[in-house]
Amino acid sequence: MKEVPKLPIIDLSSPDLLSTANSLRQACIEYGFFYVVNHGVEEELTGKVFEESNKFFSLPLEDKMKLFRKEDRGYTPLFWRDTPSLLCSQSDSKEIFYVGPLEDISMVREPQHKWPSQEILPSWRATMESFYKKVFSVGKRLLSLIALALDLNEDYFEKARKLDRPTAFLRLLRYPGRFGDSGEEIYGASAHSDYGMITLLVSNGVRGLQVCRDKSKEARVWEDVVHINGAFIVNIGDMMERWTNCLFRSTLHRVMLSGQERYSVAFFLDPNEDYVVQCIESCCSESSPPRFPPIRSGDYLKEHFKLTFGS
Ligand SMILES: O=C(O)CCC(=O)C(=O)O
Ligand SMILES: [Fe+2]
Repeated sequence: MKEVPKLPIIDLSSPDLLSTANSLRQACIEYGFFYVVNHGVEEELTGKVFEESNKFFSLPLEDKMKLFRKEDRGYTPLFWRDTPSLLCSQSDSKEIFYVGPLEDISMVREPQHKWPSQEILPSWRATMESFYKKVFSVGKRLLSLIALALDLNEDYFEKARKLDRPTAFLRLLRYPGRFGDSGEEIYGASAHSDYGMITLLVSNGVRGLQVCRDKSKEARVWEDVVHINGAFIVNIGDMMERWTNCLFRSTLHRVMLSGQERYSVAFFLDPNEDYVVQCIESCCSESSPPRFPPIRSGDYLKEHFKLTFGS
């Protein structure tokens, strides 16, 4: 039997922006998780990203560790405790490579890029840079639709220095196909919601991603996110939930290991570090005042990190 996707599908090729914005609004209020189709990023390029990702993760651990993560760039090995998970009691079974902002966001120093060596992976850097830029522009299109969906000007998120030095980065992920021998329940990614504004995700089609639509209920109900070829899966992060006074929801999700090797790429898009996030006007009223004080985006992200990891 063919599985039917349960999450809403947003079609970016529709010329009717207002109706797309309306569908997006519903999707963000009801689910915080949706598919985006006809986004303009060629499947060929996405395929190339997975190919390059596979080549990198197949290198000997020793070579990968030479690019060990510093800030938002580089490699972290399996079971590295670095998941934005509020609930994980143990580490996740996944390897990660972070491609940080292409341009430096601090403006104080040059970006400290970490790229695999040209001799070993000659097409890596060009592939990742091209994908980064394309997904970034899809992210910006989504944010302009989100602005319309919130009765704001289309350029609300682009203007006022919210996105000229954004904290945008790619996270390449590989979940192993084999389970450990310990008998313990090991997750690919344990239950979490993303910290920031929005996340765009694409996978190689191997199942495993699940969402819990109601995080307030004690008994968690997990639903599989069915793969749609070529679609991005987009989710609202905690910062956007706060910015919209909880009108939009950031949804808990996790990745289960399926016995098959899963590759995915997540693109996290957050505003400039020094942008002050405060309740959007159309999301509060006298009867529904702002629930959170204004906060600098960079401080918010740091605070979240501390809450999760205690440092
Ligand atoms: O790999 C996936 O499908 C999900 C990854 C994820 O949720 C994350 O990196 O925050
Ligand atoms: Fe996530």
